[in-house]
Amino acid sequence: MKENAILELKGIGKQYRDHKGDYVKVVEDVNLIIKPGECIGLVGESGCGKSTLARIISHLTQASEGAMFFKGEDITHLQRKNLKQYYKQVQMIFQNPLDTFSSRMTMGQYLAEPFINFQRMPKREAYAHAKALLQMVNLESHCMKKYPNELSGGQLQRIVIARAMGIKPSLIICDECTSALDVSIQKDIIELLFDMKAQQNYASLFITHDIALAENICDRIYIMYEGKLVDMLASKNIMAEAKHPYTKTLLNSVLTLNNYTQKVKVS
Ligand SMILES: Nc1ncnc2c1ncn2[C@@H]1O[C@H](COP(=O)(O)OP(=O)(O)OP(=O)(O)O)[C@@H](O)[C@H]1O
Repeated sequence: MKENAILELKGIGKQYRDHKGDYVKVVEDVNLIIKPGECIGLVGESGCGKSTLARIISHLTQASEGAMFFKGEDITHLQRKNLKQYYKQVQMIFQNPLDTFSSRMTMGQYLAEPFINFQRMPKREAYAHAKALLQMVNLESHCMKKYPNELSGGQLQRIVIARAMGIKPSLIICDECTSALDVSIQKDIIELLFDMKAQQNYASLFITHDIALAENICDRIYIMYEGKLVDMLASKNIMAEAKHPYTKTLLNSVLTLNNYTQKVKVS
């Protein structure tokens, strides 16, 4: 375990069987470190294995190879009873907020649940905390009584973030958490995540296919290509740091797009 790492992955791999029954490696030899309070970007094209890695870290799927350490403890194989403890410290925010909710649960129930289950709070107290969380993400208290289908994607994602923050985690995994939302709402959600980070100083793994966004908000960026981490960009001069041809192509496409947008603005 590297000193001061909150999460360390060592040689993580994952293989699935394809339709012919052959094994296919979708994540291969991933070595990654996240330190307390750091925002780490994981960038790569669709299908390169980003979500699989997020699911491995979140214990939603088991790695086929390698080891994971959280705050120095080996968490590669966690038993059910230890998972609960893990989820008190590690929270996930996924792409489509609707997938996170049960259709029969009100927002109040959803927000109060961790206080009742994790902290054994009396119901009344848990609901008071839930209401405070809604305020924290700038939603009105009447949302407490709403069902998921009565709210917009942006409002639901705020509520997912509110619940995650209520647990006061030390690590958040955000898997394309804005890509299902309108562009105008995406910015609000990113700002909300950063307001929360300023208050709670959690570490985060921010998974996106948008390298320009990652460059803006992350301390370091890992580039994933065909299941492997092929580059780690740590400075603000990421163009100079890029070694792998895929990273260079990715960065060039952003620059080309920026130039194009500037040209359109000028003409
Ligand atoms: N349960 C599964 N069984 C078989 N193959 C799978 C399974 N889950 C994912 N895969 C395959 O693993 C590869 C990586 O998928 P993954 O969802 O991790 O990629 P991704 O980088 O997150 O893509 P996207 O950005 O489109 O979500 C893909 O080829 C996918 O088809």
